[in-house]
Amino acid sequence: MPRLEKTGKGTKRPKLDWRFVQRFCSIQKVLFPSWTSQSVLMFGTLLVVTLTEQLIIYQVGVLPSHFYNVLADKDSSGFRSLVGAAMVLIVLNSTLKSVDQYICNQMYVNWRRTLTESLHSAYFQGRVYYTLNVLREDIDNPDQRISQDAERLCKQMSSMASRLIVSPFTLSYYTYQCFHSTGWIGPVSIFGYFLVGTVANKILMGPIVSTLFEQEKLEGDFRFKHMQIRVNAESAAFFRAGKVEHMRTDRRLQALLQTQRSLINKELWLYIGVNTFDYLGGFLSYIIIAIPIFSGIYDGLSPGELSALISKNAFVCIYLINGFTQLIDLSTTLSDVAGYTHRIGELREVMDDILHTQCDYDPASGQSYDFDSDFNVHGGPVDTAFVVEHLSYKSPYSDQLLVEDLSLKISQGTHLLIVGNTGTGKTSLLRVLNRLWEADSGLVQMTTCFGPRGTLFLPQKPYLTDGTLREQIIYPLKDNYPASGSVDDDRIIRFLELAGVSSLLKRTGGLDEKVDWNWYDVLSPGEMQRLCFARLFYLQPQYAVLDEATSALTEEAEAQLYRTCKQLGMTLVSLGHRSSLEKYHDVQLRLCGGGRWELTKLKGASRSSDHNEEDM
Ligand SMILES: Nc1ncnc2c1ncn2[C@@H]1O[C@H](COP(=O)(O)OP(=O)(O)OP(=O)(O)O)[C@@H](O)[C@H]1O
Repeated sequence: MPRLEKTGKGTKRPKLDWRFVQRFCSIQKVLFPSWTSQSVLMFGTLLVVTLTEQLIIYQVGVLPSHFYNVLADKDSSGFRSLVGAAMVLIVLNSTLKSVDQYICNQMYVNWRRTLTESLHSAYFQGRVYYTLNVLREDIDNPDQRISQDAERLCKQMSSMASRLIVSPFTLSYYTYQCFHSTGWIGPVSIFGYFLVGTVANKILMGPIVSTLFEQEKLEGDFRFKHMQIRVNAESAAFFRAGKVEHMRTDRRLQALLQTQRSLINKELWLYIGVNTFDYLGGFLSYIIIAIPIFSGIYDGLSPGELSALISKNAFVCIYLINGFTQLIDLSTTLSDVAGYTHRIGELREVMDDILHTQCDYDPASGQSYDFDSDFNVHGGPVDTAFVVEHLSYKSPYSDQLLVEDLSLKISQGTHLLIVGNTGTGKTSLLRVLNRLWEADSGLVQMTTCFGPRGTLFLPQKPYLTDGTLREQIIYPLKDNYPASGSVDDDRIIRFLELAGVSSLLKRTGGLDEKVDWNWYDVLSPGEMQRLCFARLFYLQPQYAVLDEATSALTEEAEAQLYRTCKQLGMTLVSLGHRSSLEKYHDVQLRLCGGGRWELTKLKGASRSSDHNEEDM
């Protein structure tokens, strides 16, 4: 098995750099997939609304001067019509502002849906979710990234949207106005000032991006700790582990809070920078006008003309500066966006990498297959489930072979028992057969389909999904199989009885009653194992691979369940430590550790020598 590189240590600290731009653009491609997409339409509507809003704001801005005029002239009819116009403008303005906010919120939900669905489709493709959570150590908390970071990224982007979208228009308009009344000196000085402000803010934002990235990681760790306690509450309580868990959970909280404090400290400098930029901007217009005054260009003007010129210049310069300071004010939001962009971008890249490197192809035919499909059938004998030839495999991050040069066939009617000491690689063999792990060398061919009509695996930890009793039984099918209404109900009830868990029907109140409990909390380990057998009886695969599936049950219960499996025509591949299992199997594969194995015929059959292929 190729060793997975821990790329985490080698990766650079997330910054506001070219990598951020690349990741941001690739996320934008997801959010705006085409010119006719919903997001583009919403963005277009937002642009129209914000531009109209700007026009109205301008009209509202000049209202006071009109009021001065009509009041000074004691013009009552002018005053009445002005009040009417003011009311209309105010209603329009507040409506447009609310519509602007409304579109931003809709865009946020739309972006969140698009981004999360895109992450989901990569995450649940093939075995990416398994590799990401179990085998890759270079990426922290994928769940946190998908559920929280994606949400926050969309929220922050939507809060920036309306200010960003309108700025090119307002900036161009006021640059023109500024140039018109001050000549080149106004716009050039303001652009220069903005450039200095941007560089200063970029320097101040740098450490914030990486600290925010770290904070989100610790946030995920903290949440995971609470989830761990929630899932294992009973085991922890048996250990009277309240104090130790309290200490460990507090430790994670402290690490998180320390990083949050450090983030706030770094943000202080950014706030100082942003506020200084805002207030200095207020004076900039006077500095711009001071240059020609002190250089003697306006020496010919009277004091009255000069003050009119100053007031006119100050007005347009302040509008232009205001446009820029609004952009600079977005620095704090932008640093958040950068942090979240790096976290989502990194997740997308790792998932892409997994998808590209996973060898989802059949080594025999060289053809690719769909990991999730029921029909991953590749040519082979019809009465055989697996053909294994010269197989060697090891666990991830280990150089030691668990099994070396194993050859066997798993054929219909020949039940196989796999035994061996702890950690010798029994479950790992199932992982290799199920293609969760790649083999180091050799050939593994699955010659039946995966699922009800082929091979089904019952993992060591019973897996119970959320949902009704029927959904537990038919898992991993989404719908009844075969869809046959009440006949199916009768089958399910019969199999619940055969598995010894018909009492669950009474507890749940029926097959389709929604339950508000967590199945793991209310079922005993034995009940969980029996429920998994009821699932197996219902799905009736040709081959059932059982990993210590009866370890929590008595030998009598085990006998009953194995008998039923055989009556239903299943060929069994079992893993287990109990000698009582031998009588249900024909052949035994013993893993001896250090790569060695031996294959033995049970029921008095003669023992074959080490490393001998045996056709079963
Ligand atoms: N995800 C993993 N990453 C790294 N090592 C692993 C991983 N899963 C299993 N291993 C290691 O691989 C070895 C074989 O594990 P495996 O689960 O196959 O043991 P087993 O023979 O089934 O043991 P048991 O009888 O306890 O179930 C063990 O040393 C285990 O620690």
